[in-house]
Amino acid sequence: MFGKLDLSAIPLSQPIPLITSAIVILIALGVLVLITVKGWWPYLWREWITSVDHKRIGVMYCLLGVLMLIRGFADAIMMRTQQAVAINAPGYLPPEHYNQIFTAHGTIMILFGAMPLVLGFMNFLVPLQLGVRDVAFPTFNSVGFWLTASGALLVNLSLFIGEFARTGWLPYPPLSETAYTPGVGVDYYLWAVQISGIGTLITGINIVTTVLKMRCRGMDYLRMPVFCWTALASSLLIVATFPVLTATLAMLSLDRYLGFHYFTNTAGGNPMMFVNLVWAWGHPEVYILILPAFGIFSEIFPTFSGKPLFGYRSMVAATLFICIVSLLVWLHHFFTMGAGAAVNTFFGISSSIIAVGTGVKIYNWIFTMYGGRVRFEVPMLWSMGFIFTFIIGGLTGVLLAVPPADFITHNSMFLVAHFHNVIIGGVVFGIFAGLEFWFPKVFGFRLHEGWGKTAFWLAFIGFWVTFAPLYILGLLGMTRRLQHINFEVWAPWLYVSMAGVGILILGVISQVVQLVVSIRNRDKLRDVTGDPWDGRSLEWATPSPPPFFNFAVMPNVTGEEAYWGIKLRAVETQQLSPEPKYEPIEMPINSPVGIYTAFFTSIFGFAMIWYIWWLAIVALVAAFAGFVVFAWRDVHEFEVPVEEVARVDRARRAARAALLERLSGTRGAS
Ligand code: HEA
Ligand code: HEM
Ligand SMILES: [Cu+2]
Repeated sequence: MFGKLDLSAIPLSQPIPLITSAIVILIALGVLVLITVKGWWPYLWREWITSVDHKRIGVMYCLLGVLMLIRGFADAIMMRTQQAVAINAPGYLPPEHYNQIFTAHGTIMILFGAMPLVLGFMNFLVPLQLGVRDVAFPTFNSVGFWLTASGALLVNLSLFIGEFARTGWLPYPPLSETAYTPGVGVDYYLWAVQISGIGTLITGINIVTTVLKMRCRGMDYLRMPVFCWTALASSLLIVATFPVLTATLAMLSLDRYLGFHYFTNTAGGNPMMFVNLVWAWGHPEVYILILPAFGIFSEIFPTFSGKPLFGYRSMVAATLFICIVSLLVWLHHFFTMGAGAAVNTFFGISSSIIAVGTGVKIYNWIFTMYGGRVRFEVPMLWSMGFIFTFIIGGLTGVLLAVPPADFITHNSMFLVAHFHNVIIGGVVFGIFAGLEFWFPKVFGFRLHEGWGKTAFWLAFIGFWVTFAPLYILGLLGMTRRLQHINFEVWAPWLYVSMAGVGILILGVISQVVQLVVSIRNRDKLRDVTGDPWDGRSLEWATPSPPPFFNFAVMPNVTGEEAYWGIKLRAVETQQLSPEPKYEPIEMPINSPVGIYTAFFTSIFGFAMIWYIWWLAIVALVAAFAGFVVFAWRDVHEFEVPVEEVARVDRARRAARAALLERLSGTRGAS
């Protein structure tokens, strides 16, 4: 009846997962009770859960991402502590638990932390920056988000019921085959990643279509903000490579569930096929994350330097160059697995060439600051911290791309240091820069500056204290994924690294304090103009927060930096453009299709993991039927009356007039 599921799945004999589970369940119950007591359900259901508004979906993606970053950080603290106390001793984590932790940490951080944040930024920003009212497929967008949330739910469920994979964040066969990992851990991985992967693909399709088909009048390709270009490049990579991941995991599932032999040496299978296929997705995946982060920096540097971006066209070219070349380097992850000198040379050179595209970008950002009136506000601090940190992480990447050097550093702590260096210094710093920068746009008030700066400096210093020792450890011969350590010489560096995590914890706390302090002082920090940073792209032309229809009248763009042009003209002529003729607007209505489909795919995934076949069939049919029934609508739009459009836009114009006065006073028409 319940397949493999019985009471032994609950980790009663393991205090750490048991206590963590209890705490998480209590917090979750507390939140649910609070929402119920306060009577917030109807509001949440109407305005968020069933919303098809790209801004709301973007915010929910970011919320999911931040929660998962904290979850992944908890894993990181446990690993660093274990490696500092398990020197010639067993430490406090049994080996099989440690293996689950690094697997969960890697999977969660990349697929459920960084990915949702990046997708959230793309969702929120792309339509606003292109001057349109939503993405191409708003209802589908909601399905994409909820499928990602469904995957995240399954990964976290493995903490309470059963176990997670112990294979590393990419489950290489033969270890991941049933013969060597018989439990449900790998199955949790497979279904969680499979379901969320489909969600990601949906968002990728949506963004590509939006950018190609939905730009406002005058928004030519070469007038789009660089963020939109990076979102396009990243989404093209999603569309090209996520199906490869889906196919690869489906093949591994067939091996595990039906005894196929795709990746076993018996009966003609080949584990190297998995390694090739998974990296054909896995390598582009890290560029899917970094490209939008590059886009965020490309918005922030010009804004806080008071200058247009240096080399706009070379930035676009470099983005597309990185997008294409990143598809041709996957083999650098397994130089040591016997490809031969000629093949290794090809992939070594193609990997190093990426440094050229990245270098172009770095020089462009530096030249943007050069000669500008640089304002060292919080988003700018994260961006400058990024340049310093990322260059070093990138350069160690180029070292790894030299096959003979990689034979020494492969799978060592040097590698672990490299990728945290680029992921934290690039993607995570980019996310924090973006959160600080666009927070006032989303919520209508700024974040507290003092706490923001404190958080930045703690994160920056904490990062280096945690990860610089790992480079040294790598060169001293320490390999990755060690549950305990037998060499005393490594001990001092492991202690330093653990102290670094202590600093990072303070950084995370400062970030939380910043949020709380800002919410309490929101009236003082309120942004009434919609343009708190003196921005340059169209999202700053809307009020903060933007109305659900974004623009009362669709903008007409006449050059690069669309909003900067509008502002310049207004300051020069000392007046806003005359009031337009308002018309009613058609907007898509909300739909429960996303949450409904995801609810049943979660049950489906759970049933597959535990071999509860009848439930899997019922849930799959329900998910599909629900998707068809709810997505199939006769009426899918409603009309916003012209009075409402006019009322919202007149309020915006009044705030603009005040802004115009301020701008003319401070800098004339410069
Ligand atoms: C956001 C994520 C991200 C980014 C941006 C990068 C960027 C790069 N990575 Fe990294 N990498 C990872 C995430 C990332 N990597 C992960 C997660 C792994 C490990 C996965 C695992 O095994 O679990 C990994 C592993 C990895 C390997 C495998 C090593 C091994 O397993 O033994 C290699 C080898 O070639 C490599 C190379 C590179 C290179 C050449 C770049 C380049 O793109 C860097 C380019 C940037 C610069 C060089 C700096 C700026 C440039 C200049 C200032 C111009 C001047 C410089 C020169 C001319 C050199 N990476
Ligand atoms: C915030 C601070 C972080 C710390 C202290 C940290 C620490 C660690 C540690 C100790 C490991 C295991 C190293 C080993 O193999 O022995 C690890 C692995 C890993 N981390 Fe992090 N990490 C952090 C953030 C991140 C982030 C933000 C990401 C990605 C977005 C990430 C992605 C990964 C990946 C992919 C692995 C490899 C997992 C595997 O071996 O399968 N980490 N990290
Ligand atoms: Cu790679």
